Amino acid sequence: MAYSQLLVGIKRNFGVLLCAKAQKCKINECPRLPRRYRHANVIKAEYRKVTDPHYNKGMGYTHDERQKLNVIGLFPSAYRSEAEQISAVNANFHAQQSDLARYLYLRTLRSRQERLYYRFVIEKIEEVMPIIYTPTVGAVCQAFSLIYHSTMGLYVSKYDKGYMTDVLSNWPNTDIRAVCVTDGERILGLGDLGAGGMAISVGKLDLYTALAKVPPQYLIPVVLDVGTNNQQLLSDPLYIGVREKRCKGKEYEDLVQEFMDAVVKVWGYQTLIHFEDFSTPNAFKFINMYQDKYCNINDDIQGTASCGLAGFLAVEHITKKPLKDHTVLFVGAGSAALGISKLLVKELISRKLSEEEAVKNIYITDVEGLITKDRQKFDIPDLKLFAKDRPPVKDLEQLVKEIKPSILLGATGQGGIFTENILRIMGSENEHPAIFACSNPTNKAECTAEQAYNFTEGRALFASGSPFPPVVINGKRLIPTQANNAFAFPGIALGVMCTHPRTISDDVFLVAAHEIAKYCREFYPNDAALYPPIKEAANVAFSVGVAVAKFLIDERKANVYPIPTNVCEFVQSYQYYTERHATLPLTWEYPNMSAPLPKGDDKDCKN
Ligand SMILES: NC(=O)C1=CN([C@@H]2O[C@H](COP(=O)(O)OP(=O)(O)OC[C@H]3O[C@@H](n4cnc5c(N)ncnc54)[C@H](O)[C@@H]3O)[C@@H](O)[C@H]2O)C=CC1
Ligand SMILES: CC(=O)C(=O)O
Ligand SMILES: [Mg+2]
Repeated sequence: MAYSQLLVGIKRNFGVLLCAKAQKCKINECPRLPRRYRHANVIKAEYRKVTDPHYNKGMGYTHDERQKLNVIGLFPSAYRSEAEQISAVNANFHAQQSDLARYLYLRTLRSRQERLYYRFVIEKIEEVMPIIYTPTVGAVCQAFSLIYHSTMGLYVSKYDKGYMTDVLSNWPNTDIRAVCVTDGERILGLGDLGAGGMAISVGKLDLYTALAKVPPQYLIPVVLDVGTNNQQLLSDPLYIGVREKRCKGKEYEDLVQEFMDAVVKVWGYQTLIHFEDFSTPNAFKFINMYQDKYCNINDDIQGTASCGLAGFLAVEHITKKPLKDHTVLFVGAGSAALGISKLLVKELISRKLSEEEAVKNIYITDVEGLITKDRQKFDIPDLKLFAKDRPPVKDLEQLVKEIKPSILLGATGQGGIFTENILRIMGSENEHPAIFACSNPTNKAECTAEQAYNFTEGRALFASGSPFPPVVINGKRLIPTQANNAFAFPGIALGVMCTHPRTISDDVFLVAAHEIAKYCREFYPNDAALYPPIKEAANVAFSVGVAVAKFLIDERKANVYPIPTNVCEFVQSYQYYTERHATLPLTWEYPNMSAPLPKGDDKDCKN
């Protein structure tokens, strides 16, 4: 051996020794050791980290990085900057033949390169939201057993009774700060979809990150699988859930209770528990049981309430008529309609009306007709407040003729029940009739944007739960906005998650409603829109997050120390920025996620 080669060998071995000492690892695990001498398990572990979706840059690893990470040859030789990767994703997204295919494409991207996925979703939110959220997510929940390809979240079943803390502890991330849980019983307006409800939990949490920029590693979608009463699923050989009728009564309540306690035990009392798409009686039962005990929200009741009230505040602003003078007809007496009506009453009471005065002009119907005092039974006790002392009316058109509402809000899950006649009556009685067709997905909307505008000569103030395209009437382009709780829950979650309150009171939802309405007024100073456009939804979520955090801090409900002097900056420091987060350092240490982030393209935070 030549003398020089010997020197190189000694130098390398000495280097390996020093490096192994510094890294506190065994010599055959040392990254300085040539790859062929290193332990196979170490090489596999390294490769797993490089391709871990949380860090993976795919073809975005430079040659230098590939060399340092020992992955040369494991990616194609071309390098693609993140911008180039986004273009490639965009091309692929549009090349897919159907919305379901676009959804699946995005899921596989998410399971390969999380950061690229969120960057794409954030940049193209208007195109992507109808895919990862309503309406496509509804079709995904329906086809979930067929298209199931990877875990996506945690499945906690009735068979885990007694072991839920163990099941929750199986999730690989330990620092969990919000859980979105569904039992799949009322998925959008599509009914009982059992374990297929996983996609709705995933979709909601995707919006936490895409809109409110909550770091995705803090979030976990959950299905509480207690069976299903959907006969089609029960007889589907591919069904992925518990193939039994739903458990109910005490057995069901005990399961939910164990789940709540397990969340607190495994991830802490400050973990936000977001209830999604439970059946209305259960949704109200749990919010009444848990609101003062756990840090939880029911999105369908409370998130929708913020969003609905924000729309009504916009109606008040546009029509220049105080809310107390509007006659509001809620069609549907479920989580959504009741949640909004209760928050509307709270708002009116805050304006010095008595409860009796506040409910005077609020009417609610369900499938049986107008809710009146002579009802024998109220499935949901909260409904009693709105019962009218007058003869019942079953026919919706008749009722609209009689009470002449200025605001008509549908949340029934029954597509098309706002008929031409009903819409024409609304148009003849009001200069600007407000029509909210809140039901999801699109085919469940009570009317389309086109119908609402056509039958009111374009004068309607219209918003819908799922998106509708613009409508042209007499040469005027009318752009419908979206009355969806997506304007509320991401920001509320952000404000809550960075301030750690023990519980969440109804006032928080009032704060959120006013913030959304304020944003809309500022965005459309001279225009007649009920909500901001979706491209503004991330800014709305940030404003709501800051307002909620400020409120919780001012009310001494926050558990943060020291108390932040600039709440805007404080909230921002919690957020996820794809360009700043989750790059793999070139040593084999995981990055410290709580370390301060480098400064980026921050919002102007003048408190
Ligand atoms: N846009 C949004 O942000 C949200 C929309 N929703 C949508 O609202 C719809 C309803 O969901 P939930 O409030 O949970 O209610 P639900 O599904 O528990 O109840 C529906 C209500 O509508 C009533 N109803 C059914 N047919 C009717 C008819 N022909 N006339 C009058 N009332 C009728 C039922 O009696 C019941 O009171 C779903 O489509 C859901 O997707 C729910 C939450 C938020
Ligand atoms: C938007 C929503 O939460 C629902 O339709 O259930
Ligand atoms: Mg929902």
